[in-house]
Amino acid sequence: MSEKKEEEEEEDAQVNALACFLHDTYSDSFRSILLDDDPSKLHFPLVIEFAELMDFDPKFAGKLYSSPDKYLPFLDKAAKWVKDKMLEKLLEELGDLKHAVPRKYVRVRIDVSGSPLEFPEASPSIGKVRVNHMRKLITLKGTVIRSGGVKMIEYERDYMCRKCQHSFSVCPELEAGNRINLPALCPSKSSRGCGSASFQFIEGSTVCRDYQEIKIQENVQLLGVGSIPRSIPVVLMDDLVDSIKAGDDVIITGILSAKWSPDIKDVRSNLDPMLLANYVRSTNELKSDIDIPAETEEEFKHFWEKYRLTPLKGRNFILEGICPQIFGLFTVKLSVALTLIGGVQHVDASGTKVRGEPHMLLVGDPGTGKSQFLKFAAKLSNRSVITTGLGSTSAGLTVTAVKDGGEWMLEAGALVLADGGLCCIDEFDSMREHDRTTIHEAMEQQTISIAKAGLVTTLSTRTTVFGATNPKGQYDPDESLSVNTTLSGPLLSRFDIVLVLLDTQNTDWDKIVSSHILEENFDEKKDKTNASDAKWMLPKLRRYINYVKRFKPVLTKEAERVISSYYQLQRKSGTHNAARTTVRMLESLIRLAQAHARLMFRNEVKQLDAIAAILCIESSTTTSPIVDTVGNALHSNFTENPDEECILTCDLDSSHFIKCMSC
Ligand SMILES: Nc1ncnc2c1ncn2[C@@H]1O[C@H](COP(=O)(O)OP(=O)(O)OP(=O)(O)O)[C@@H](O)[C@H]1O
Ligand SMILES: [Zn+2]
Repeated sequence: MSEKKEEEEEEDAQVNALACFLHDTYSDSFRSILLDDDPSKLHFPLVIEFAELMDFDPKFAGKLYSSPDKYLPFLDKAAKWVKDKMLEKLLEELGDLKHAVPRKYVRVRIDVSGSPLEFPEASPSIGKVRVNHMRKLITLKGTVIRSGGVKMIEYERDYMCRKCQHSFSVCPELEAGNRINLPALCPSKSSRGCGSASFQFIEGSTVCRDYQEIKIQENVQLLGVGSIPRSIPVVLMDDLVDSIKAGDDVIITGILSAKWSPDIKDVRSNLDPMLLANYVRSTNELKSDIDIPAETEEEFKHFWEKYRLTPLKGRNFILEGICPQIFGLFTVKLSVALTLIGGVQHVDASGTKVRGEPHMLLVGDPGTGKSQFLKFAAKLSNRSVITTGLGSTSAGLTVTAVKDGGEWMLEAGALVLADGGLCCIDEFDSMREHDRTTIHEAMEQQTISIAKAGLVTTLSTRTTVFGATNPKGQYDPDESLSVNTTLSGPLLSRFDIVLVLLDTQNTDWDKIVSSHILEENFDEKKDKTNASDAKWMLPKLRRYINYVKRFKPVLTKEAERVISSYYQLQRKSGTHNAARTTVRMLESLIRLAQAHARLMFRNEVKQLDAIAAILCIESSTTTSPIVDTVGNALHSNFTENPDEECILTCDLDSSHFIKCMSC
């Protein structure tokens, strides 16, 4: 028997065995495909677990990993066979399929979760993809930074040999820019072959498929400091098209291929790796989630047991772990904690979603510690992007349309890539004009709608923005923030907290800071591991912030009373703060008070939380009767006994606060 015959017989036997496996393991999935009455669908994914296939036939699973081009079609063939068989059975059972739409294409999708294909050699990071992964079934993790438009490509054409009438199909070479190349000689399998090179296209035989190109980049969080995040183009087809968008975190299993770089005069073409996607998993919901072990939970409960009588002392102990290398700046550390913890997102009476994520801006002279806070806050978040107002990619802060290989693609900016996390923006005022308009929607509605070059989409930016900027020249306390920062009023009003760090001459302060810095350097060798009074280190702070975010604190009556009275007080006062006293300020107060309740490990917002929120808002106005005269957060320091000193008699009706020591 000829070798070809043998090979065909072997293939048939393999397809039959796979058909039994698919039928026995996935008959429910087939049934739901056959009963799916969505007439717009042409391609139906059948997701199978690689681990189950390995249990059924380890040898075939190994071949599928190393030569997916050859063996994936076996699974599609087997799936088609089972689908047709089950259709016959269903027709007997149901009489007729009311919504019988042609289920021409069932695509087998391979889910590698829980299988050896999750190991590094089969799931390399994007930067570690090498030639030895070529044409193999590999899995890559990353964030979608670019997404192209949805197109249709001619995926199959049939031709007939003019000499021996043998008909055959040809497919485009994705690697050669989807060009369809005809074979040099007639591919007929008859023993001698006719050797003709003249073929005729069979009219009406073209099969088109939906096609989309995206680009994914490895998650900067997983890289060492200084390493450049690598990216790779990915081809999506059929039901995978438009299943993900820029900013999404994805895990993609596919065949590693390569495509020729675009022809550029006098530039040598080379092969750029490309992944032909077989299966896409979006991991967005896990974006900012980390699991907290039970013993850590116990540790936090025990901590607050210890500070039950002096809760503010407990809180300040936690705050001292924020940016420990920076001395003092109590208001800044409190504001950073509240900004990272955030409030509870809710829908208001009019059905509008009110964001839970606060935004914070530091306006300060050079050398006042702004960048240190940005970097520390980024390390405290599970998902963060650090950039400057100009943005670290051509997409800037929001999103832009770029031409890639002649094609228009949407490129995600920092706010989209930081979706679900924190976006730290240094030199905030250096933002481009384009971003200055789109950032308003991104920060308030937490979406960015874009319609460019035929690409129309809405991207999500549930991102906390932490900005830093120097004042324009010498800070003038008599001028508004807008004048001092060249940031528009509407943009400033999106920030829940705006703190001013003025490096005013203050000899006492300079003395304290300099001795602290010297002491810090001197203490490098001092053993700080004495558990009882050692500040919380960064990992513990991260776990704490993640843990308390689960609380959904509700406002108590007295908290509501304090907030609404303060709000009315502000509305009545003739100061220029009245301009900032909008409903947006009310939402900020609620957000920050909820964040403070979470910081205090509580599920209800008490008067104390409302006051802490007011302290942060008041610190945001450059002159305030509650905080020190110039509203200079640089000189706000931790008090010795916050609980005793926090004496507050809110005589709100007499329209003023009696001095509130810094609680
Ligand atoms: N209160 C402080 N305690 C200890 N160190 C401080 C304090 N304020 C500033 N520093 C030190 O001053 C240096 C400058 O800090 P940083 O670079 O964050 O300033 P910056 O405000 O970002 O300056 P620029 O606006 O120029 O970027 C850092 O090494 C920081 O540790
Ligand atoms: Zn021929």
